[in-house]
Amino acid sequence: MAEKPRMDRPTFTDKEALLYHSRGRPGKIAVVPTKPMSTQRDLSLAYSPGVAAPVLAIAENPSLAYDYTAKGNLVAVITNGTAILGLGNLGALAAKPVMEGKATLFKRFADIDSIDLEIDAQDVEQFIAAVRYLGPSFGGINLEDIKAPECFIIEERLRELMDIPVFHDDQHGTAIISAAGLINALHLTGRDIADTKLVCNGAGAAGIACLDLVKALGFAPQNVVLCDTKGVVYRGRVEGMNQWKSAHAVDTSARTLAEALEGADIFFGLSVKGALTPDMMTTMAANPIVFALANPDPEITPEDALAARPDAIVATGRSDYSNQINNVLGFPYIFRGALDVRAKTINMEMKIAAVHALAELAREDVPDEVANAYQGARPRFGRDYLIPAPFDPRLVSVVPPAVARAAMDSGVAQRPIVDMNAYRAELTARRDPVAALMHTIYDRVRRDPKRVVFAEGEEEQVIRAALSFVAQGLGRAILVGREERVAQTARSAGLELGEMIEVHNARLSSRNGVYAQFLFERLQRKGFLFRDCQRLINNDRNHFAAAMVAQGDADAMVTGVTRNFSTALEDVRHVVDQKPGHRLIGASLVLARGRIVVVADTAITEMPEAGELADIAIEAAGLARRIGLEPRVALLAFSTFGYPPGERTARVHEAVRVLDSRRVDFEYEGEMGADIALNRQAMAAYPFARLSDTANVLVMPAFHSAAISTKMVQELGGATVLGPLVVGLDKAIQIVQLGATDAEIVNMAALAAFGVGG
Ligand SMILES: NC(=O)C1=CN([C@@H]2O[C@H](COP(=O)(O)OP(=O)(O)OC[C@H]3O[C@@H](n4cnc5c(N)ncnc54)[C@H](OP(=O)(O)O)[C@@H]3O)[C@@H](O)[C@H]2O)C=CC1
Ligand SMILES: CC(=O)C(=O)O
Ligand SMILES: [Mg+2]
Repeated sequence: MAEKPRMDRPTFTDKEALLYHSRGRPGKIAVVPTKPMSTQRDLSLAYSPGVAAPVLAIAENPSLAYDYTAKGNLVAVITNGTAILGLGNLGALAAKPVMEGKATLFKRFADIDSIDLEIDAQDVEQFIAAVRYLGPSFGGINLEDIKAPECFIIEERLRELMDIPVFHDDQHGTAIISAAGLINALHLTGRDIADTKLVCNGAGAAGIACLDLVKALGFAPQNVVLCDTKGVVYRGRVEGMNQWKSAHAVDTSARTLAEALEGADIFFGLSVKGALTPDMMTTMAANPIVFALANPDPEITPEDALAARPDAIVATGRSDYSNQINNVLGFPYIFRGALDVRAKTINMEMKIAAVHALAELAREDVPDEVANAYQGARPRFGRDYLIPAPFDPRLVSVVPPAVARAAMDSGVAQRPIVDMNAYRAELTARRDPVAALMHTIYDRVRRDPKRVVFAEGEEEQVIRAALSFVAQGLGRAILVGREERVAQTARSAGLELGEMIEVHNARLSSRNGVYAQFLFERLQRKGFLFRDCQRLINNDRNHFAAAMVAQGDADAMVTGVTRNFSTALEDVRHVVDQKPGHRLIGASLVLARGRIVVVADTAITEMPEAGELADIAIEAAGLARRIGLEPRVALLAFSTFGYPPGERTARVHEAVRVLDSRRVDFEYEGEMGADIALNRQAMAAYPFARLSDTANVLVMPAFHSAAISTKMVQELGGATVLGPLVVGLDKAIQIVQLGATDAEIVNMAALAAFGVGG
């Protein structure tokens, strides 16, 4: 018999889940050293005797622990396993897969190192005693899956006893995400928070904290009803009560969940699988909001909920349905913000800041880069997209700054952030090495905005890119295309073209005649008649757009989405020459392990001769300087300084001599292997080599080796490759890769506007 998938959705089986955990090294985490440990010297530095120096420094000044140890970026995920998800009290050991999972999520989403600690102590005092002395090891404590009411006492006491943030994620993380989703659901259904009625099923860690937070946000206490295994928590009830439930008790005649739900607007489920039946939903108000958040299986499945009430907005805690309301959207980013300002605690102000940051992010347009995280389906704010999805890469640059700012404003930040923009850029860089470089380039373009023509203006991703270009303050955008087509594509994508976007129809343009004449003057001796030139301007957007730039009607151009690189370049070359005294090359920027390396020629000259290689080196060095690198050029070959010899190598060797004769103003060396060029230790074997450090510009012996190696590092090494960039053209024109995303097009437009090509 086939194994039954979990729930009714065939996403994975229990067997697959077990295999996932057991395959390779069992479990989900391992510890990775951050310092070299390969020589006797490394050993002496890392351990005895070298380690004594930081020991003594920290003993004298404890805050130096943040400089000399991993403390500042290390969070412990601690549990006793008394409320593992919605599975109940299964003990500390059984909780380990969940806690390893949380530790992994800290790393994956916010680059926080995390370790799970399962404490086999169900007694409150024993548990507190086991945790309270761990403060020196960590920057923060994430308590997890500890049942109520013990969790409230544990968290409160540990917050008093420890001088680092202590945060019970099932309480506050859940409350923050639920509240963000709720704000958006209220917004969509046009409800006023002051008179909306909410019923919460589950009066444990998550339920109580959610109610505390929604009341802090404006829900009226009499409109909020709490239920648990005994039914409604009404005023005067004695059975199964505690002080935390009492705080939310209301005067009501309702005694069961079904009764409480009559006329209610919202159901919050923080209890167990199946606690809400379709029948109970029938009496809820119009457009009911149902957050069935029990894990792993919700109080009601979205299928059943929508069958009972097609007008419902439904969310669960699961990743295999839309609207995943799960604290994974919160804890990585809340801790990131808190750690980065060395917050003493995580207070209500920080939580509310996270709520609003998350709610607002869901209402923003979703760029391509993010759409990829949603497996291609571009979500738009609405009933099925109330809240960002966990893989939304914007989260890390949006939520931590909001949390950090709130910590600073509420006086709990011990190391305030001085430059919030730089902090945001740093966060963005954590997720994407391209981002840091692009941040600088965007900044420069913003200071000197440009008019950029997007040649393929009828394509949806190009329209998105143009809008994003304008929205980011980079300048004006010109879309080349038929007005009605552009408008129709924009409309069906839900995009609004603003005033900063011009649409130019090549055929109807008043400049059409001027461009055709200009082109004719260039091409008349190359076999083109006037009417050929007229046709090229009328019908070919690359020719028209390039003519706009050539004639000064635009500052820069970007193309390539619908045509391959060489065809697009050929079109452009009909209209624009190379810069006098320069060579046209293709150069790619390879970003990996914190390094940026320029690789050339990745697009134009197939098998360069020595003089041509020297030209390529000069152009590539110029590009490096423009993006802020002091060039150290390595001319690469399969051999290093003459060994082993070969005809191809001789050409590279000769190129170095040519550079010698040209007295260039940058460091260069060759011929050498890529390992020598990029590895300091390997280069040390050649003490006569004239590079002061590892190379940041690699001149490849031929086009094919350049193209192959950049693609290989991208696929095998996880490097990010930007380009090829066109370097050495007389005008600012760049060509993206076929089918580029809107984010890639904006990057290229910004690079063109910045003048990366020289
Ligand atoms: N989506 C998300 O991000 C998150 C979801 N959760 C989910 O919320 C649930 C509760 O977690 P947590 O608060 O940590 O656990 P707790 O053990 O602290 O609390 C559980 C609560 O649920 C109540 N309960 C249990 N069964 C029922 C039932 N049939 N009807 C009504 N109430 C019931 C209990 O009632 P009583 O007090 O009477 O025992 C108790 O109040 C879990 O399913 C968990 O997975 C939690 C955190 C995050
Ligand atoms: C998501 C989570 O923390 C829970 O269900 O307990
Ligand atoms: Mg939990």
